[in-house]
Amino acid sequence: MTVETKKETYLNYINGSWVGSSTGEVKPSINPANKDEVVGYLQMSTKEEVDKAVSVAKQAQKTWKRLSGSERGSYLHKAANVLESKLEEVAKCMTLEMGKTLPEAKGETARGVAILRYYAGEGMRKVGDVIPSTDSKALMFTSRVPLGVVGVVTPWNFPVAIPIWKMAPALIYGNTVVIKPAQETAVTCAKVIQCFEEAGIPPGVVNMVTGSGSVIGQALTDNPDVNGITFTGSNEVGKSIGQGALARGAKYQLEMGGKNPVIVAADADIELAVESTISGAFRSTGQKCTATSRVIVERAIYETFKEKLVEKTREITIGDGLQEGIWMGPCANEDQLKTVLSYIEIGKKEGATLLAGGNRLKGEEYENGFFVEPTIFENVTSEMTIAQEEIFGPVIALIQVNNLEEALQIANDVQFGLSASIFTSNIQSMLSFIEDMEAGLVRINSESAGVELQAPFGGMKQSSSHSREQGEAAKDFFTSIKTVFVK
Ligand SMILES: NC(=O)C1=CN([C@@H]2O[C@H](COP(=O)(O)OP(=O)(O)OC[C@H]3O[C@@H](n4cnc5c(N)ncnc54)[C@H](O)[C@@H]3O)[C@@H](O)[C@H]2O)C=CC1
Ligand SMILES: O=C(O)CCC(=O)C(=O)O
Repeated sequence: MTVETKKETYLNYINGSWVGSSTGEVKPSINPANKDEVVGYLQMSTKEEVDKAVSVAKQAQKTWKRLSGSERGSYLHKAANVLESKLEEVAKCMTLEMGKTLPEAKGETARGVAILRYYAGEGMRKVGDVIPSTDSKALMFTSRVPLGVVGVVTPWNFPVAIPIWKMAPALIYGNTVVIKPAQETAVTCAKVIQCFEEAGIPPGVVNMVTGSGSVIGQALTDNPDVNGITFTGSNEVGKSIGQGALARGAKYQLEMGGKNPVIVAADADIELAVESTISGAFRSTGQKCTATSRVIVERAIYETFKEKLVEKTREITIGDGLQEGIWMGPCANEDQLKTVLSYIEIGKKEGATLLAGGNRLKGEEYENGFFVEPTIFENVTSEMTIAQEEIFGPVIALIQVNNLEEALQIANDVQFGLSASIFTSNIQSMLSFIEDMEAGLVRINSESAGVELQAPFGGMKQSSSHSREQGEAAKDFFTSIKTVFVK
């Protein structure tokens, strides 16, 4: 397939205008399937440019919050329609920038459209309750008010869905936004911002500033006029943003890592468990915070499950995600590839047995990209590094157990608690899992990845700041409750 690539320079979007950074410095966003291909150039901006964006967002919020919910919703509806009309273009750009396959990128872009429509509808839904007062002559009720300016710091693994699932609820509840996308996928983000522009969103309501995380993300964290900050990414950066926000009394929301287990019980539908493990672990090259990374299997079916898993894994086609017939693309960037390869080495050194994969792909079609084989280890024990740390790549650790009690104990034996699955046909096993699994998202007979936009999403333990995103839960972060007493 030939793909038209425009090596455009993309600007910051501040106060309704596309503007270059005063630094004059740009950095390329490159295609991880072919590192010689530049997708576009992005501004390396300054703290002052963030401060400018925050200041116009603060000004614009005064008018934006006065619009009715349905008026704000109509802008989101229009942005959804524009994004839908550009679905192919945006999805191709996503594949070019971070490598996920085109069908996955199209699915994600369609999800972005659906999220915008969902939150457009929120503008027409209730924002409070009437609560009986102990004073019979009084009316008491709650209402919700926006936070003000929201800083949005996003990763590269869902370049459309994550920015939209943070910006759309922020906007519908009357906040204005300054987004700092991951540099790897900032061209895709610029295309999303163009959709808001074409929808006629008033100047200053949505702003985008690109550049390095330590400059732009930090400036958003520190700016006293940023009233709330929402982040998805690594634990290290998330915690530093949370501490910065807490220190100055701003609200924050962090979605971070996972080390998500799948338990396969002796009474499981093995074919389903194999298919779902492969999809959960290897789709998007394992670069989802909800990806399956530990597979805990009851001894009675271990060998059968393992054989089928390895056989199906060997069928996976790897390559440029724009090509038809490719099931798994490259790692999103070179650092990510290095991280994955280093964890594979650690796994081998610590005594795990490599069953499949384990190598960077070689040969002409792969040499310019960040391709790694889908990898399966067995003889993994819970204390090994590959069973404890987030790898964020296509690597599975197989752990054999004697019973479900042991499986659950191992499943919970990590610092993370984002998502978890069990494959079983026994209702009691399902109920114990729902009750005892320490994860924000528990899934029965279904893969660990997969988030529905209308349902709360977030983790326990070190996976999040204990807040939830998406669905109605977003209201809790992007608004403050006011309790009103009228007499
Ligand atoms: N939970 C998730 O969905 C994701 C988790 N990760 C994890 O993080 C690891 C590293 O990936 P990275 O891209 O380096 O993630 P990261 O956490 O460094 O980047 C996420 C976002 O934070 C920004 N950022 C970086 N440093 C910052 C700072 N000091 N202050 C404010 N913002 C800052 C980045 O520019 C980006 O927009 C991955 O291997 C994976 O384990 C990465 C992406 C998404
Ligand atoms: O599984 C999904 O669809 C969402 C995963 C996610 O939020 C993430 O990887 O950051």
